Amino acid sequence: MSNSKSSVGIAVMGASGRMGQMLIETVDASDRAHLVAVTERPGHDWVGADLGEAMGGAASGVPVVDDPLEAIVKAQAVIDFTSPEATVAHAKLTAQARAVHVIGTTGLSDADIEILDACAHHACIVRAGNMSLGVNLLVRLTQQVAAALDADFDIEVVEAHHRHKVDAPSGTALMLGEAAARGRGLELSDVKDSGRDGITGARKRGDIGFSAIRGGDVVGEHDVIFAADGERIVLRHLATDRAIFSRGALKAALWGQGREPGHYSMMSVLGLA
Ligand SMILES: NC(=O)C1=CN([C@@H]2O[C@H](COP(=O)(O)OP(=O)(O)OC[C@H]3O[C@@H](n4cnc5c(N)ncnc54)[C@H](O)[C@@H]3O)[C@@H](O)[C@H]2O)C=CC1
Ligand SMILES: O=C(O)C1=N[C@H](C(=O)O)C[C@H](O)C1
Repeated sequence: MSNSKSSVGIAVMGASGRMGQMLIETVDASDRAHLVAVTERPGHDWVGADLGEAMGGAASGVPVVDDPLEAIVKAQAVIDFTSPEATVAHAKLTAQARAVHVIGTTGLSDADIEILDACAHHACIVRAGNMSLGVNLLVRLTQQVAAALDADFDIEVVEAHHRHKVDAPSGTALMLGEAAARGRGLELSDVKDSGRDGITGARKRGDIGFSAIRGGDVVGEHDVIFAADGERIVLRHLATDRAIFSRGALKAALWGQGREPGHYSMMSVLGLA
């Protein structure tokens, strides 16, 4: 853990979560950042405990708190992989504190995103449904392939995740679908077809379809299928380790330091914009 003058102080929201724990490990291993605060939701077992002890190790001196403001005022960057409701509440506070807010939370509604847009007038927000280099590159490739092919190629996005995931389609699947629509000069909302069940009728030409599989401990798998008569192109990303997401999030937190307020994506952070 680094704590030098140039090291960036990070608050991790949702410390006990799958991503929360991975983020804490990533920050601890970094020589460019250090952990200053962590939160959990009110009523969670970890609240009031020492973080190190709650994680089953030695005392770390960092208490788990349930007041987000208490954490945010200590931090230069806040990393947030929690729930839509919590993330929107946190954004109002990071905007006031002018802290960089890195948001990995998925399942945000259009209304939630409008609030984040407003908060981004005051602070730097970096938000992406997937923080990995591989997926962001796949987003770029998906747009290029979609632009090169006409609607004789049906586009389907298929994703698989662990049994605990609460939102569908995944944030990544939506990023890929948006990229495919963009490649065709369309808005995803005009061509999105998800949740097929029953007598759906034949597939509509030009639609972009979504299917979600949930089970076991799958970290995250995404296929973008371009299916025509006689041939198919499949672009695929397989995540096998959540560290790809936490490393991306930390990179975004560092990238955001001194950055103008705005609502940025990982494309900017990774130089793919
Ligand atoms: N953008 C990306 O690269 C990735 C995004 N995600 C997204 O991150 C989110 C979290 O995923 P997981 O870690 O798997 O879920 P999880 O359920 O394991 O963790 C969420 C944590 O947030 C905590 N939490 C909820 N409300 C809170 C509040 N008000 N204050 C503080 N903590 C609060 C929960 O108690 C829980 O510990 C999901 O939306 C998921 O889709 C997950 C992986 C990668
Ligand atoms: O919930 C998850 O686990 C993941 N969520 C993100 C998503 O919704 O795409 C990113 C990754 O696939 C893991």
